Amino acid sequence: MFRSGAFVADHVTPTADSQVQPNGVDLTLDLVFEQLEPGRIGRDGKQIGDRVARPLEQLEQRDPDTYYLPKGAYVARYNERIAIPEGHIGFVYPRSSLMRNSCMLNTAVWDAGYEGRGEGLLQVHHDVEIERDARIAQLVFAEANHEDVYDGSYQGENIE
Ligand SMILES: O=c1ccn([C@H]2C[C@H](O)[C@@H](COP(=O)(O)OP(=O)(O)OP(=O)(O)O)O2)c(=O)[nH]1
Repeated sequence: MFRSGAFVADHVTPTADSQVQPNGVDLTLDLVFEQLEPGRIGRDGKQIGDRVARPLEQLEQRDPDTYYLPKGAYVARYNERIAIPEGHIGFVYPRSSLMRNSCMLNTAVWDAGYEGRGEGLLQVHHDVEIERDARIAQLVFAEANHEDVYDGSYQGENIE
């Protein structure tokens, strides 16, 4: 069973009322990164390729808190700290307005026990403007059986 947006909101910090949806909580955009170097996925272990934070628009006539993203693939970091409670699994979907603008967020499984500010693959198939802190995704929780909880290398990522 999928949980209500109000339940999800109890595990997402901070959460404004405007982010709480019937079936989940909207996540907002913090930073956009561009990968510079190849990564590596091994039989044991992995390496994330070097990346650089994409600059926010500097030109005077444009809003300084807006990303102007040309067609390409980026890594987007969310603002919210997410804690996946035991007995649950998380899934992130793109906000439909993002998808309707020819952009997509590709995401992986959010494990029970994970806590952090995670990331998603932002695919831009047509140039787009996205304001920093705009809502770009929605997190939903489903009830799930598991034996262990997440204890991998991304535990506690991007939080002070
Ligand atoms: O789109 C997603 C999906 C998951 N996560 C977070 C939550 C998840 O629990 C954690 C680790 O994901 P996964 O287990 O898929 O990563 P891995 O590559 O297998 O790393 P590890 O070996 O540390 O488990 O990353 C994200 O930030 N973005």
